Amino acid sequence: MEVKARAPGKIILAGEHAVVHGSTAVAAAIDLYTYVTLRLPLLSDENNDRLTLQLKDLSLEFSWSVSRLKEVIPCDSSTVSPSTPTSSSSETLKSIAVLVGEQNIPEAKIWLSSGISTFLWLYTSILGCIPATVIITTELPYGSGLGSSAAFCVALTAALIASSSSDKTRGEGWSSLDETNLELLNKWAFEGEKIIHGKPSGIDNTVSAYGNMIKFCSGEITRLQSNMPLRMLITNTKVGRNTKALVSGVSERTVRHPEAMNCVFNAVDSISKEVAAIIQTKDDISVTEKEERIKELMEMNQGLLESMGVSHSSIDTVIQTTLKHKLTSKLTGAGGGGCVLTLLPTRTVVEKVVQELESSGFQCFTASIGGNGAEISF
Ligand SMILES: Nc1ncnc2c1ncn2[C@@H]1O[C@H](COP(=O)(O)OP(=O)(O)OP(=O)(O)O)[C@@H](O)[C@H]1O
Ligand SMILES: C[C@@](O)(CCO)CC(=O)[O-]
Ligand SMILES: [Mg+2]
Repeated sequence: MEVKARAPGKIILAGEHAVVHGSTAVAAAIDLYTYVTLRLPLLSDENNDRLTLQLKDLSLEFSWSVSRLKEVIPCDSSTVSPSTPTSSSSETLKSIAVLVGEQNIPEAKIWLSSGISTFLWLYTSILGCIPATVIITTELPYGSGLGSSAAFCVALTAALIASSSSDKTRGEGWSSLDETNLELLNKWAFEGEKIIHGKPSGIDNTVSAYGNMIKFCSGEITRLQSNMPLRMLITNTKVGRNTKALVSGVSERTVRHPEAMNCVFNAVDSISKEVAAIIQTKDDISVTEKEERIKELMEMNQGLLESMGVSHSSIDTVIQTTLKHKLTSKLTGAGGGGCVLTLLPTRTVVEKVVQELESSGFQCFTASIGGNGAEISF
């Protein structure tokens, strides 16, 4: 039996980091996906007793015998509960770390450890210790602010849930999951994100699961209906960073300066709400006026992200370069490097600014905003 799933990456238009502390944020799915193929062997296939994970883009393969998994991870009916998402215990994560450690991950790719631990945890919690081959490919840059971790958790969970569903209607191409399974998938993916991010807000897995554009505050999701064209240039600074460390840095600053940081988070909350309102408004305001307002709010949001300590000199370079072309930019996702968003007002000619950014060693691309969420295919 084979099932395929895919889940999109995302951009955060406003509110990253502050959303972890209860502020509103606005995010949209983009048309760059992580793909998962799950192959379960037939019962008659006696030779297959391994769980294998192939990360195709990185030409890496990890494999565990089912007996080794059973030795280390509790895999009985009390721990395998596909329809009731649970949090990973620290003992289970310690056991999983042993299994990951046995795989000799190349030192240069050691950042994959959290992803592989998450894979083992989601897989064994939803399907148990059974053999399979799981193949993963992605169009998203790893650890760059476009939600690679969430797309990975969502696509993997979608494939796992779909494989255990009784309704395996063969269809043409991709189809979405029903509301109940989407909700279930989103809960599991959030538990996976916890292993990678430490303390995620849940916005990344939610927008990856549901797609479109959302306003998100303390787990409450509002789907947004955009009433304006929204074009963004995405620039990858290629400076590596890790969301978990950046999120915990903001929390530490909040412990040191609670009052000041709460003012920052409140300001971000207002900015995100205003961004959402502008995108949705049907009032008689010209597109140019809407773009001007969003531009200013992005500039303010970037200033507040700087005061949280999550910007980076490479991000400043992108901001200064785009400013020379009268364009406004802000970091997106966790910052510290990673990707930067530049608003492209209607009729902007991007060639020159892209040329200048790429000559500084950055990578630019545009992505379609607000597309589909998680999908499966049999
Ligand atoms: N396709 C994948 N296969 C395996 N692991 C992955 C994959 N995609 C992401 N990961 C895991 O997620 C980690 C990156 O997550 P991180 O949250 O730091 O960045 P991001 O999700 O790309 O950015 P952001 O959280 O700011 O949107 C990687 O180090 C890896 O452990
Ligand atoms: C930095 C952060 O706000 C967004 C990462 O894309 C973390 C989170 O919300 O989980
Ligand atoms: Mg992430």
